[in-house]
Amino acid sequence: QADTGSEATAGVASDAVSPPSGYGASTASSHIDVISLPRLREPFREAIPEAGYVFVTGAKGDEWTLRENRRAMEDFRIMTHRLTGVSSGDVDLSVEILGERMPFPFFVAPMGAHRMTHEEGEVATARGAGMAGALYCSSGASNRTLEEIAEATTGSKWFQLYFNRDEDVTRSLLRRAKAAGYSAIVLTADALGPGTPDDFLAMGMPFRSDMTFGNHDPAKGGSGDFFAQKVDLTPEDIKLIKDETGLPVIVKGILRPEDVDPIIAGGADAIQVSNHGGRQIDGVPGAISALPLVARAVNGRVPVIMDSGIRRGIDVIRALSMGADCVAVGRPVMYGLGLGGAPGVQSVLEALASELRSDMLLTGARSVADLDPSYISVTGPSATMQEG
Ligand SMILES: Cc1cc2nc3c(=O)[nH]c(=O)nc-3n(C[C@H](O)[C@H](O)[C@H](O)COP(=O)(O)O)c2cc1C
Ligand SMILES: CCCCCCC(=O)C(=O)O
Repeated sequence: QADTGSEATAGVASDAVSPPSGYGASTASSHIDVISLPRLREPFREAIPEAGYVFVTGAKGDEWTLRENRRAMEDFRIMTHRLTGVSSGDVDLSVEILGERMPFPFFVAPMGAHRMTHEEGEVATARGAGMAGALYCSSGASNRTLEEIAEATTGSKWFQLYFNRDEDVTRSLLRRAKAAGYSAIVLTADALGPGTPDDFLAMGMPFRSDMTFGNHDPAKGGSGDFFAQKVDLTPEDIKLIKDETGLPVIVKGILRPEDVDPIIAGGADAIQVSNHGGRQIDGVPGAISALPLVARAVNGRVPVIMDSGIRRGIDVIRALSMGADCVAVGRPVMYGLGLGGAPGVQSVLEALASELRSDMLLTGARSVADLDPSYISVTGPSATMQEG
């Protein structure tokens, strides 16, 4: 375990889970200066225990996919339009996905175990997302309960399901998510459990000793074992989610165009192109490289969401031009959480929105609906992939 025994109680918010373990997670609660999202990674390292930093920032195996998520962005060159008459007041970043109006075309990706970063856990992240007006996707591996998280955010919210082998547990999670006001269910299809970066394994998987999975806590209405995940998922499993909730279902973790038809036939209402930020299997392509192929297979039947590697306004433009309707942001939100708690999360999301706004202006696009493949020239390995 990473617990050092040092005291870390000062400044812990009143609704933080107690007692603090001495692990030393951040208790920060202030806005932060954001030059850019990638520049927050080093200060984040200073702000939280090394175990949390390694768990959040690391990825599977040699971390090739983690790096490729960023490198492949360079294969998508922005082809700017000039003298288009667009002014900053004209730029419209809003989108509507599955009935949710979003002020900008990105939201907070589902991520578990926020108490490895901040004492308040997901409650702070969700509050910060709401402060920025962003949709918060609550992870099935949250340390806080889905009800606590729902109460904390003032924005829209989706619930990410780790389908449990025990059907009663899965149904109970779904009923609770619906009752708490989540408006869509994200079925994660590409994960076996926690990310296991080599450096984290070498440290002995030092999760904090008082870490629990809030949604499975019997004292808080939960049941079952988070680790008892159903791995043999098929498109048939989408039906159970829809029958239990009546909510739209997003299937997350798709990279291969051939997977699209059976998943849509199974009832999916959206497809999320993702490689889980490189955390589950190494060697799969950068998510941005897979996006155009998957979007072509979807062919407008349902919305397409993309995540993994989004760090810049121009990355959002790349993804939206290549067929995504919106994107999700992962690790940088955790940087904001560690550095500033809820206001830090707000700072990160607003900084990305501001960068996107000026990038849109300089791209010559008035609204995200204007973005199409004509704004991109594809080169390098990603271009080779498109040729098949
Ligand atoms: C610390 C951490 C925990 C994560 N936990 C989950 C999770 O519980 N469920 C899930 O579907 N994805 C999870 N993810 C993956 C994210 O939803 C997302 O796919 C990924 O972070 C996107 O890549 P990015 O970090 O490069 O933006 C996690 C990612 C991180 C970094
Ligand atoms: C033991 C906590 C696991 C939380 C996150 C799971 C996941 O999807 C990932 O780490 O990646």
